[in-house]
Amino acid sequence: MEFLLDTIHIPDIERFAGFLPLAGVTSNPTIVKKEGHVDFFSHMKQIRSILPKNASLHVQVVGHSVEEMLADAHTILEKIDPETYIKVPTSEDGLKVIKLLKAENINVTATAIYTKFQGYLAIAAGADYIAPYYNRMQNMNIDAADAIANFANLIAENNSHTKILAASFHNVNQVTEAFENGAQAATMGVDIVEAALEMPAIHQAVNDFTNDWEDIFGAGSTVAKI
Ligand SMILES: O=C[C@H](O)COP(=O)(O)O
Repeated sequence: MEFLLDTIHIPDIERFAGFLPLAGVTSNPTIVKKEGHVDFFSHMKQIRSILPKNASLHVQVVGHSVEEMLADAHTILEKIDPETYIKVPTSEDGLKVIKLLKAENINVTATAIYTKFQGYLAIAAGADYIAPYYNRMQNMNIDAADAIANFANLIAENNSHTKILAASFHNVNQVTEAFENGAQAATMGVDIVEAALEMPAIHQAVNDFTNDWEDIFGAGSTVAKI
């Protein structure tokens, strides 16, 4: 089970890397825009340096043609890290790019997946990860959980190496559903993790335990202090 962060905000990555079993960071041009006009490659290299060694970094191409996307991919690999996962939209041109990058043995994440058909094509093209857009699929009345379950079955039946990196989450229930239906990985905004861990019930339980302990051993006492 891989937990990734869908952000390039370095203070958040540093903070969440401290307590998450962080398996990587994903980005797209919209996420980059949120950060403002950063020095893109040095920013991404800095993220790479914060991440654990075996964690993955996923960076999206923006070219409009096969040639431009390939050039983007090679620039990303050269200027960030040759192990970077190149995110490629699962479109007609994108599928061409995926095939060509895989022929060069480059790590690829097929993104912008809304349908089973796109997912099946990306798996067949040899993508290392496929990124179904959970919340956006649900907004279009597409059953995201069912699509992920089908991707997982197809991957197992074909002994494919592709992993499902579910994305586009707007609540924690969507994340757990994605894992339960066979996603090996999920990328989420820090707001999702925060909301999940800031449940009032968790704080209430901890406060109750503290109060009961302090009733016996006194205010401010801990196990180490008694
Ligand atoms: O790169 C994919 C993102 O996870 C999409 O998320 P979003 O639907 O919140 O824009």
